[in-house]
Amino acid sequence: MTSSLPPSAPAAVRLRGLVRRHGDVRALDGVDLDVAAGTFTAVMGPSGSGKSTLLRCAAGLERPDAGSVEVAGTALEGLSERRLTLLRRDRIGFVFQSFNLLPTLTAAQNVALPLRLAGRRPARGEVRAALARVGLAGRERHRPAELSGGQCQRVAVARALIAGPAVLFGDEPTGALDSTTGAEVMDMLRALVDEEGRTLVVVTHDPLAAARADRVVFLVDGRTADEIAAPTADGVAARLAELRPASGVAARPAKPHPADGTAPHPTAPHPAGGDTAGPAAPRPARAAAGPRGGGVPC
Ligand SMILES: Nc1ncnc2c1ncn2[C@@H]1O[C@H](COP(=O)(O)OP(=O)(O)OP(=O)(O)O)[C@@H](O)[C@H]1O
Repeated sequence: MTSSLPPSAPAAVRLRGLVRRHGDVRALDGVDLDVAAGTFTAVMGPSGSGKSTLLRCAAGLERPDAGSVEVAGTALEGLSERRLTLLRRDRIGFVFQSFNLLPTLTAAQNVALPLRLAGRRPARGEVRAALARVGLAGRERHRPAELSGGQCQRVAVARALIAGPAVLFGDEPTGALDSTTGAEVMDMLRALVDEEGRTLVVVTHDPLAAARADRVVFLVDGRTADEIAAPTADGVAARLAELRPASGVAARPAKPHPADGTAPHPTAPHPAGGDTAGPAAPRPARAAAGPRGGGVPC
C-alpha cells in the first residue's frame, strides 16, 4: 500500500521502496510514504513491524538497503557520511524514549548543544525562548537529575527543535512517561504543529497518543498496511487489534536490546539526532525502570 500526497502538496519526507534487512529479517519491505509539511503523523504497528527502523532510515540514522529517502527535498542516498551528518544536524530533529540528555549540562546547555556543535553561539534569549516554548520557562539552570521525566522530554524536544529542523521524529517519546505526563507531552507536540507549523513523525504504541496526530500509518511486517486520517483513540485501538497476530505474539522476533544483553547498542548521548560522530544513535530504553511521572527525576 502506498501512502502518498496529492501531487501539489509539499512533502517534508518522501520514502520510496524502502528496504532494510537485518540478517534474514526484512525490517522494511518496500515502504512508500509521504509526509506533508506542517502535519503530525503517528506510526503504529505490532512489535517488530519495523516502526523504529522506518523512523531511523527516514531520519538518516540508518541507511536502507534499497529505496530512497528525501527530507525537505534533499535525497539522502548518495550523501557522504559527513554531508549526512550535517543534514541531520541542520534539518532533522529526533527525540528518543530515553531523552538522552547530557546529565552534567543544564537544561539550557543541553538545548544549546546542537548550535554549539555547529559552531554557532546561540543568539541572546534564543535558548530561553526555546525552553519557554516547551513550557520550561525558569528551568534553564536545572540539570536533568533535577527535572521530572516529562520535563526532561520537553528539554529534549527543545534541543531537537533549536536548529529549526524540517522534520521532528520521535521514537516513542512518551513511552517512558506515565499516562498523564505522556498526554501533556503529546499535547505540547500537537501545539507545535498547530501553532508553529512544525512537521512531526512519531512512533507510538499508545492509541490515545496517536489520536493527537492528523494521520496514523500502520506498519505490518515491514510494509504499510493501512492508514487512518483524523484518528480517534477507539478507531486506532480497533484497527491495531485487527492488525495484531491472533496469538498476540509478535509476528517477527522482537529486536534485540541492551536489557537482553543481546546487542551492543551505543549509549552515548545523541543531541537532536545530529551528532558529529556518525549515524549511530542509542536505541530507546525499552525496559526502562517504569513510567515516569511529573515529579520523578530523569
Ligand atoms: N539492530 C538490529 N539487529 C538485528 N535485528 C534488528 C535490529 N533492529 C531491528 N531488527 C529487527 O527488525 C525488525 C523490526 O524492528 P523495529 O525495531 O524496527 O520494530 P518496531 O516495530 O519498532 O518494534 P517495537 O514496537 O518492538 O519497538 C524486528 O524483527 C527486529 O528484531
